[in-house]
Amino acid sequence: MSAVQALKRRRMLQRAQDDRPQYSYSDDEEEYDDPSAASSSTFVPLKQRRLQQLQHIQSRARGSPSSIGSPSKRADEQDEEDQEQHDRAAQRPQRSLLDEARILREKKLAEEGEKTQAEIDAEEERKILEAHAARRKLASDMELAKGIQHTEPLKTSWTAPSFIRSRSQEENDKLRERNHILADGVDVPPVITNFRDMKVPECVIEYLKTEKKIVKPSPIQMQGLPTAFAGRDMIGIAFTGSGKTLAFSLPIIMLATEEERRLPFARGEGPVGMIVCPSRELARQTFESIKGIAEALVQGGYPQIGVLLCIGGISMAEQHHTMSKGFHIVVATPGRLQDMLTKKKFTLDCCKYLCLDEADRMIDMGFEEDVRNIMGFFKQQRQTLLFSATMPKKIQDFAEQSLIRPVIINVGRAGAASLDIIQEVEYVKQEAKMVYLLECLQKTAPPVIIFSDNKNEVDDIQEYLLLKGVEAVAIHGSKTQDEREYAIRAFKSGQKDVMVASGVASKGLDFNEIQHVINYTMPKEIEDYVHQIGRTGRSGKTGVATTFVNANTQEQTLLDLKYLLMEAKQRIPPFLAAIEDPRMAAAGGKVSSCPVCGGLGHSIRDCPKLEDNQRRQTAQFSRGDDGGY
Ligand SMILES: Nc1ncnc2c1ncn2[C@@H]1O[C@H](COP(=O)(O)OP(=O)(O)OP(=O)(O)O)[C@@H](O)[C@H]1O
Repeated sequence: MSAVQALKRRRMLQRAQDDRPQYSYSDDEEEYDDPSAASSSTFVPLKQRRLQQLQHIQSRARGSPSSIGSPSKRADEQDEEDQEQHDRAAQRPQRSLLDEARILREKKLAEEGEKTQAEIDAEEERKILEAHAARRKLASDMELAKGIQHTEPLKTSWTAPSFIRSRSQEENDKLRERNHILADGVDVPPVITNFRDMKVPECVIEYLKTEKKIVKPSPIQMQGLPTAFAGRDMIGIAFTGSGKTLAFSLPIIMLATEEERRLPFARGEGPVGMIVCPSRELARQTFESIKGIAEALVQGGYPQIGVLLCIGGISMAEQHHTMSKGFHIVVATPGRLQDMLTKKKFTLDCCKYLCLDEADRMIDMGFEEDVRNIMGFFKQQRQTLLFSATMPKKIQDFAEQSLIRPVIINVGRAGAASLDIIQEVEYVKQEAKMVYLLECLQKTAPPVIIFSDNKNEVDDIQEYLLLKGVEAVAIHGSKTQDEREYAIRAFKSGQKDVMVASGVASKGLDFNEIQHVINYTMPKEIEDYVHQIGRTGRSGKTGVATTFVNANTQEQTLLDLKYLLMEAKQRIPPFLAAIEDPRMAAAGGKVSSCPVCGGLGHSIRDCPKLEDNQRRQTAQFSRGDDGGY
């Protein structure tokens, strides 16, 4: 290109540039402005600036309305408009896109169903609960597959004495009220306040009185025993140490005795009833309690009934010996029981009574599948009983799905602590716990149980106590069966003053008159706390529970604890009293319990049990803690 051509081209480009409209970009408004509104920083070519100046001078000289750069608008009008736009922008609320999206979503939801935030929350919680309950349905696969549906409860020969049958509804209600019993269901059998009127054999009444110091049925027994004797399916919910074991053991023993009397069991026959427990220790304890009553019956001239303990860790020879004679009752943990049934060691062809003790815990521990399979081995209609100290809604749902016209018996709120326990909560720094523990042991005489949820900590505490001359045993999931049994025996017999235990040992075990329970660590789930402190304050006696909390304890757990103390009318330490419940204002000053775990300090959305279930199942299986083999 020649120099002349280059010059021409530059001029052409310059002209094209001069003719192009000028735009400015404003950060505030995110829009392109008309040149008339150009800011001082806007570039305006010389040619155009001269033209604008000329127009301006001419218009001033004529005094006619004109504007610079815009034929239609005056400068002051433009200024006003700019100011207005600026004001509008300033007035616009400063919201993030997320806020905007949420507001739009809420607006849409509100338009659809005119729902308030509280209604939306309630709906969400209901969905979580439904999903939770559906996942935990317990009906046996075989029953579901065959579509077996029984509509009537099992018939038994037991009836209440006529003077009790003739009681009016009001009289029964009054008795229930007096004993704090809530009973729900169709045709609920009457409350019976003494064993004699329940037609319990005299030798058993005598045995309970002399050997067990039991003279009068506890509330759960007053309503539970007549219900079970009448053949009704039931759900029993009562606080720890309230005598649930007798409420399901006595009916199975009476059923077995009646069957044996009618037609003696031959070799290989049986069982007629089964009790399934979540842990070996609990199964053994129930087994021993049944054996005691069975012995008393033999002493009283009744036939001998065979009881089989079906748990892992015991010799098959012992089991074979019982089975070789024909047996009536099986007390089992789910894993070993399923194994025996699968291997056809015995059948459930004539079994008509099934009790799931600590049913809720069994499901939590991952035994749901085993329990479902076990139910599939039943060949005829059975009576089903579920017992637990805590009873979340999922079990009520199960009742609707799998039990026949069940009677739901509640003594106290599900998940509430026993009122016979003095609960003390103390703030103890992590590093000061061990030393303070020694001081704390002075509060009462032995026996004392110390709980920690960490097995290494259990070992450390035992070691420390032994060094300090305290007679202590330890029990946790990594101990062998022999070690566990030795520890329980030594502690129960009074040889050892202190038992240090992980949660495994806490649930359902009945030790004699524990004076003091120390929770070295506050359990994350309030349900575990209730079970742990429930090792004391049993069968109407008072006990003390001390719980250490500190900065490591989650606020939600502390809130659960605070409500539980308030419910049981216990002293609330100032640091707990100071914790406020964020839900309180929205709930109008009254909060309801979590339908999954019964905790009062959180909603189902924040339930630690839901998030912990999976973890706990995996951990327990890998440790082989409970129930299995
Ligand atoms: N009617 C009664 N009167 C007095 N003591 C009783 C009565 N029934 C049972 N007991 C005693 O109370 C103690 C606790 O009973 P049990 O183990 O059945 O309680 P539980 O409700 O199953 O407790 P947990 O939920 O902790 O398993 C036992 O030592 C038992 O002998």
